[in-house]
Amino acid sequence: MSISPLLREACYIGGEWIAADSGETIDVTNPATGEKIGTVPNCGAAETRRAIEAAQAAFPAWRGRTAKDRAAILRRWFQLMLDNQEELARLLTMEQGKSLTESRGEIAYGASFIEWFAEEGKRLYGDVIPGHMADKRILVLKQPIGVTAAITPWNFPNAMITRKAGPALAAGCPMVIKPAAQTPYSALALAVLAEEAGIPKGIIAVVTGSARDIGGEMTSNPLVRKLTFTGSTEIGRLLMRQSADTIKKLSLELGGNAPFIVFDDADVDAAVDGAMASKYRNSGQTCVCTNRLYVQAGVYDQFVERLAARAKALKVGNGMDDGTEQGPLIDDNAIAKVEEHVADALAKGGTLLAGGHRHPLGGTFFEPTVIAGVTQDMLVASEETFGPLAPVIRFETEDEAIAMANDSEFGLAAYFYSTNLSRVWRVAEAIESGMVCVNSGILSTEVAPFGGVKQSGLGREGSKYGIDDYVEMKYVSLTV
Ligand SMILES: NC(=O)C1=CN([C@@H]2O[C@H](COP(=O)(O)OP(=O)(O)OC[C@H]3O[C@@H](n4cnc5c(N)ncnc54)[C@H](OP(=O)(O)O)[C@@H]3O)[C@@H](O)[C@H]2O)C=CC1
Ligand SMILES: O=C(O)CCCC(=O)O
Repeated sequence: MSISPLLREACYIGGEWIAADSGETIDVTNPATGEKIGTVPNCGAAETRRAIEAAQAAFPAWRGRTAKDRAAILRRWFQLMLDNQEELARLLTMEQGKSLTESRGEIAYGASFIEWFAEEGKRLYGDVIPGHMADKRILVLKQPIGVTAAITPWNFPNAMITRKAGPALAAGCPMVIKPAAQTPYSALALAVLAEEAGIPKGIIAVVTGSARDIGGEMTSNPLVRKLTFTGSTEIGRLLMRQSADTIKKLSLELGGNAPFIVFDDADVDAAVDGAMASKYRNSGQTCVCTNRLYVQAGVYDQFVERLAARAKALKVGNGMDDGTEQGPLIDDNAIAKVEEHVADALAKGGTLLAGGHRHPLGGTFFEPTVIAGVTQDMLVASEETFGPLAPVIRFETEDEAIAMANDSEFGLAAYFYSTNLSRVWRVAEAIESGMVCVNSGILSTEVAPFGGVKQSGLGREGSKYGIDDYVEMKYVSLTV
């Protein structure tokens, strides 16, 4: 008997559910138990090429429909996600590990991008520009870019797909998707619902298998006009290089190293709430998760004491169990990275206030951790931990905090707490990041532009800006 009616062990290419040409499969395991959930096809370049060709064949008809018509279909897809929220959430928790509460939240968040862009597609307005000569009229059209490809990570197996597919499909573009190896079922379940919603064959495809082969085809195939990727900076760089020969438009949502600054004038309890939400969301495995905390000397002691007490009280367990607040990490590499950062911080003089070890549950469970007395020379200050470790650094002045926050090659999200309005403006303007969150620990929403500066990436997802990456602007010069 199938674990879920939405669980598919086949790829969705050209509107058909298929096995790999080779017949080979890859196992998918539950990170909370280590048990095998099932398999998915181990596809490669040939299957990806067929998905791209089917997308290209389906493109003219999809582009030719009215935006309102496409929106009606996307709206059905959105509604099906909500109707199946519980099933999708259970599948997500099973393959990814996060608590069911977080998974339900991710499904609602993921669905919101489809609803949002179904509407935005209707508002892809062009321009009429006054001519530079008496007989000239200048028109600007926005047209779908063509076949798009998406490579998505395991930490948000639903929302990182919908945030890309929503604007692509709304603008009139097909999309071929390669989900992460650890979390393919959430992606395939989205394809099941896309088919049910009436998205035409070829307009959406999900190909599982070898990252190198699928990614190689996506980046080298000239039919693909745009590649969108969320994942590590290292792979983002590689994909950018690989896309150079065919000059693809790129959206890259890469690593972060989010600072979280608490000034003396902050509401300390609110700051602790925000730090908990931002740091331990998805067990710290989010690119916008707080990575390093800077706390001003006047509130430092009370902040670290309260944060450590809250971290110790977090309930760690299987995401499927009632009351679980923190699930397992995704795999052994993730655990090794957290252990390396903890060991480095403690060796260089940090003080362990909470956690610091693998959790007694075993497997890839790790204790929610707080380390005080952290300094800028420790690994946690410069590298993304991607785990449940909160390193706290003391500072004296605003300038010092800004300088330390900006001392990073990354610039995705930043958080700070202050009740001084002038400071709020000053610091928000001075921080080098694509997103700044003031007096809260959560900033993600479909209505705002999500993305980074520096080596955190290119482009913006969500909001009215998120559809721009899926269109080409065409200038038409009209002589009257
Ligand atoms: N910005 C973010 O949201 C994320 C950041 N990260 C950061 O990256 C670190 C490592 O995580 P990891 O999962 O290894 O991230 P990766 O960047 O390796 O994986 C993200 C996606 O890229 C795919 N991929 C990997 N190698 C290639 C390739 N050569 N060509 C094409 N696609 C490829 C993966 O496929 P497959 O799964 O099949 O290998 C997956 O679908 C994390 O610890 C974290 O710091 C990770 C995930 C998300
Ligand atoms: O890239 C990520 O880590 C997922 C982003 C989650 C969010 O939208 O908040």
